[in-house]
Amino acid sequence: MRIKEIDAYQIYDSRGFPTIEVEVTLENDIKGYGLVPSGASTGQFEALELRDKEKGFRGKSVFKAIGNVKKIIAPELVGKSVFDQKDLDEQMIKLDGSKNKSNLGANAILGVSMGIAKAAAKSRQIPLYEYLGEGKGNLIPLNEIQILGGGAHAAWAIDIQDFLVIAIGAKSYEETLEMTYNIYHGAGEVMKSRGKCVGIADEGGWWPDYNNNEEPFEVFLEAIERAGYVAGKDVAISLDIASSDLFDGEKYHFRSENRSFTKEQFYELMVEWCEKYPIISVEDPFADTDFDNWKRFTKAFGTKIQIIGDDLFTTNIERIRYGIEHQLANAVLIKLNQIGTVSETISAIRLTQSAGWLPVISARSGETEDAFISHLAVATNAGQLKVGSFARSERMVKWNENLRIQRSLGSNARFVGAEIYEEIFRQ
Ligand SMILES: O=C(O)[C@@H](CO)OP(=O)(O)O
Ligand SMILES: [Mg+2]
Repeated sequence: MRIKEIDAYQIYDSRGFPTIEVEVTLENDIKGYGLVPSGASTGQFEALELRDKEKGFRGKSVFKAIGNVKKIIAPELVGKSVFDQKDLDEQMIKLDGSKNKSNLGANAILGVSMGIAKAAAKSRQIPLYEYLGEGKGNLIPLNEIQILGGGAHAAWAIDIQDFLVIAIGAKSYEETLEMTYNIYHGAGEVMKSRGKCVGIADEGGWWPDYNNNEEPFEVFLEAIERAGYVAGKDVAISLDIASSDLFDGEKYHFRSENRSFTKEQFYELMVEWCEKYPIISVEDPFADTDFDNWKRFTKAFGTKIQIIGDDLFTTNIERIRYGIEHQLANAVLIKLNQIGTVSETISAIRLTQSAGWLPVISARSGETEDAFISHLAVATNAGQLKVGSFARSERMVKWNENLRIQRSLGSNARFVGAEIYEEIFRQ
């Protein structure tokens, strides 16, 4: 089935900022849409998101990238088979010609790439997860859900970006949602009753008003207990420190506490927290250039805690390969727009899995109403999904989509929950 037309236009993301929607129309008039997300705490090694910096008050519109879809990408891809995802992605990479997709924009390329995948699945009349996974994906992911937001997502109210929960005791996907909703609302009540909740952060977690980065742990533990769960057994804490944002090349800084740390001191703080609290997973505990700390931390905790590289790897195959060779972590955060095509994203997931590491499929802080990543998680049997909180529709659409995927898989659906960690912990 051939591509008949590729169109693009500006839509708006969950933060109310412009982004791209691409419409791919096939010769049978079936359409697939690619809606592009956008990060706030972006890694320096990410593919480039093209924005019209000089245009308008905020310089965030994406008309240049839209023009690139219409004038450069569309003429090249129209007439080609929609089922050749890898070839089509490679053609766009070639057309761009840069290392980080800075000529056409990763947002332009990704919109087309996602639109192609969706049109292809629709044309075959199969669900997207089945198309992307070539029929081999059936694992419903364990959720990583944000309760409190900080860092770049909450105007630096606190410095740690994400305090999340993982329902490690859940026996089913439904149960993860049930447990999370109890804890999410419980944490909100605890914070409000103490006058510590200012509102809702970018990803829907509570926006805290604390003077230090450790107070949220107490709220967590209280909310877990209030909901009738045992911390460390039923539910565990997961953190995204997003520490590239805290590092100036020499020291780490907690702005909300007016406190600085040497690399050694920050390492010790991470160790202290991991020993003191029921933490199952830590993302970006160190900056994307602080390889020594990554290595040392993985050596010490790599068989007890999931250690995820986000800014460290930026879904980039070469960086992931380097990380595997040097044992810098044991898991990789996977974001489509960090690399810019669907097929490169799937290759990054496969590489991660082939090393015995865990991929965690992730949304961005600026999201859309699309649930592509829910399908991607199931398609690749990734086992984990991170989508921000539990209280905004652009997040819920992803959690809810997994319920539908599970129904559509019927008795073929699998859920292994926290058993997924055995993969890294037995090594
Ligand atoms: O750091 C992250 O993992 C993501 C999602 O929480 O944030 P952003 O999209 O802003 O990079
Ligand atoms: Mg992160």
